[in-house]
Amino acid sequence: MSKVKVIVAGPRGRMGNEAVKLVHGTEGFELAAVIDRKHNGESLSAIEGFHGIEAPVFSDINECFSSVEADVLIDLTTPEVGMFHTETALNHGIRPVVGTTGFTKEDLAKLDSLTKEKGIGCIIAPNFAIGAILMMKFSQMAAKYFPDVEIIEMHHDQKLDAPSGTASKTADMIAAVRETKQQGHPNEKETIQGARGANVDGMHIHSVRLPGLVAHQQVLFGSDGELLTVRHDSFNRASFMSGVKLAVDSVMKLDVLVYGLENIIE
Ligand SMILES: NC(=O)C1=CN([C@@H]2O[C@H](COP(=O)(O)OP(=O)(O)OC[C@H]3O[C@@H](n4cnc5c(N)ncnc54)[C@H](OP(=O)(O)O)[C@@H]3O)[C@@H](O)[C@H]2O)C=CC1
Ligand SMILES: O=C(O)C1=N[C@H](C(=O)O)C[C@H](O)C1
Repeated sequence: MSKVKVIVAGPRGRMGNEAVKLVHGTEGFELAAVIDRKHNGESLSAIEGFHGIEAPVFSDINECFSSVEADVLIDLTTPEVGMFHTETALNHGIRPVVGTTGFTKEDLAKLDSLTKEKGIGCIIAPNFAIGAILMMKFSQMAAKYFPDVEIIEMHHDQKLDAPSGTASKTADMIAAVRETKQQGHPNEKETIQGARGANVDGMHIHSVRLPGLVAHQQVLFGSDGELLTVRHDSFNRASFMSGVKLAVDSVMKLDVLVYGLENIIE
């Protein structure tokens, strides 16, 4: 069987670095190229940290796609760049696997209709860690019985987007099964703006940023006399890689956009 040819965008980033090594080290995958805004024209092996990994490096995505044959683009960059890369990939018939977070609902709707138009697979996964996907699924289950919920997400202090993609996805999954409810006292008032966090359908998301953290989330469900906590911790970026592999394999079999790996694992 032929190998899945993969391009990674953002190879020097915390996630991109792991993804390059995953693709390089996976038997059924071939690293077709990388897209890196600061390098062009050399081999990846010439860049610090990638000794022995041969692949062409392009700073321009269009030049990359017109020079290299590929099946899948893994994007691990920033929301604006990720959106542009995803649209460009779809327009070139290359299947996007997007880990980048911070997309708006409008971005997702736009990508959904472009994916339909192109008739190829696209996966947008706010979290690739299998444990995090289970944490979201368990939270959705719990929300049927506990409508009072607060989400606390905790990340390293280099993270650009807040709330995290995982927290937004968790809130969406909970909102799908929970009746909209304004939590807390009806007359509650913030004396310092933001004290109650972001409000999604009446539930609240709190974002913590601290050095030393990687990616952590707890979902608290409160009821009369009891508290249920669903928690997940990623202690390193390797925790995301089995999900990246699953997404690359899965996107080859899809012809629609899938938002969230919970729709792939059963
Ligand atoms: N889905 C998941 O499971 C996970 C998703 N993420 C998400 O993945 C994304 C990347 O995270 P992380 O690796 O920690 O971030 P990093 O900041 O470590 O890496 C981001 C990468 O994007 C590149 N980049 C930034 N700006 C541009 C630009 N204008 N043009 C081209 N490339 C650019 C950076 O290049 P340069 O070095 O030149 O700045 C860098 O290689 C984030 O959105 C994060 O939320 C993170 C972890 C898990
Ligand atoms: O930026 C990160 O680190 C992470 N981002 C994703 C998110 O926004 O949910 C996934 C994970 O939490 C790590």
